[in-house]
Amino acid sequence: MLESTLGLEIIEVVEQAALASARWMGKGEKNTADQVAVEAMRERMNRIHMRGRIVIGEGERDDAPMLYIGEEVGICTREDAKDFCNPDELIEIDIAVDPCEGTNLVAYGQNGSMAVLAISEKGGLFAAPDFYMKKLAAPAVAKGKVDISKSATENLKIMSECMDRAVEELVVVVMDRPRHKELIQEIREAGARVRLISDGDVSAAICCGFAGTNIHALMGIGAAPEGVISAAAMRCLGGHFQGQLIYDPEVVKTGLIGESKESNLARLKDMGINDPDKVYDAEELASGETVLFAACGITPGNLMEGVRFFGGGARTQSLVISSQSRTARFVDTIHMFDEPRALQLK
Ligand SMILES: O=P(O)(O)OC[C@H]1O[C@](O)(COP(=O)(O)O)[C@@H](O)[C@@H]1O
Repeated sequence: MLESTLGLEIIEVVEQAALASARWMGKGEKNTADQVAVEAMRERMNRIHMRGRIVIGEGERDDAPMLYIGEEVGICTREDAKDFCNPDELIEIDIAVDPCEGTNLVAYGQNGSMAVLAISEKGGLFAAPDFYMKKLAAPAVAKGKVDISKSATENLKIMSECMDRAVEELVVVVMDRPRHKELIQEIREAGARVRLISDGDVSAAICCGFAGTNIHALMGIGAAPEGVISAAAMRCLGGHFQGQLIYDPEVVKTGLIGESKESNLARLKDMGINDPDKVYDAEELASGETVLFAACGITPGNLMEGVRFFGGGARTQSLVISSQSRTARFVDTIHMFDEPRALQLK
C-alpha cells in the first residue's frame, strides 16, 4: 500500500523542500535554509491523502512550530477524513523527516546536503531521542559480519575479506570532529583511507549501500535522528547499519548533549529505553513491514545532483528506495515554474 499510494507523492515532498532550500544556497543563513525547507515539506505533505505522524522531526512541539515530533500530517488527519479518504489512506503511518540535512552545507554552498524522509506503518520507525549515536554502515556483503562493538581495525579486516580487496582500497567516511581523533588515527594506521566530512552523515551512510560510490564505510558518532533515517535506507538496500545511543557528554566532547550523563540516562528511561547501551541494527531502527525512503539533493552529492535552476524552472534529482519492491529509483525531474508553477502550489 505505502509504495503504490505514496511513492510518487513523497518524491514531490522532498523535491519541494530541496527547491526551497536551494534558493538559500551560499547565503550563509543556515536557519533560513532549514526553515524554508520545513515549510515547503509540510505544505506538500499536508496535501497527501494519508494519515501521518511525525516521529522524527524538527524537535519537540515547544521549540518547533512545524514538523514537530507528534505533529499529524496529511489530509486524512482531518476530522471529516472518512468522507473523502479511502480506508487504506486512513491507516496511520509514521514519518521521519530531515527537510534540510546538512544546513551548513547549504549555507556555505558545499556538497552533500539533501531533503530526506522515511515512512513506515505506525511503530515502524524508532523514535530516537535528540541524542548522538555511534554508527557503523557498510555494504551488504559485510552485513552481519562487521560489528560496531569490534574495533575499526577488525572491521576493516573483515570488510577487506568480504569485499575481496586490500584494506588500502577501502574508503571510510568520518565526521571531522575532535571526538574522532583516535578513530581517524586508527583507520589510517590500519591502512584504509579516510574521507572527512564536515556535515551530512546520512548521505555517507547510504553511499555504503551502493556499489561504485567509492565510500565503503561510515564510522563514528553523528546525530541519532539522522541515524534512524540512514537505517531506513540501509534496511531497504540490505546494507549493514548499526547504531548505539551516546548519552555521556564526555564521549562527544562538543555539541549539544544535555547536562550530564545522569540526566541523559534519566531522560532515556522516561522514554522507555531501558537498555541505553543497546546496539540497534537497521531492522530494529526501521522495523516496519514496509519502509520507504526518499531524498532529493539540495547541493550536489555522491548519490544525487543538487538543484539546478534555469530560466523558468529547475532540475532536481531524487532517490526513492522501497523495502517492498526492493528498488532504488533515481528520479530526474524538470520543474517548470512559469505557467505550471501555479499548478504545483495549489
Ligand atoms: O555537528 P554535530 O553536532 O557533530 O552533529 C552531527 C550531525 O549533524 C549533521 O551534520 C546535520 O547537521 P544539520 O542539523 O545542521 O543539518 C548530521 O549529518 C550529523 O549526524
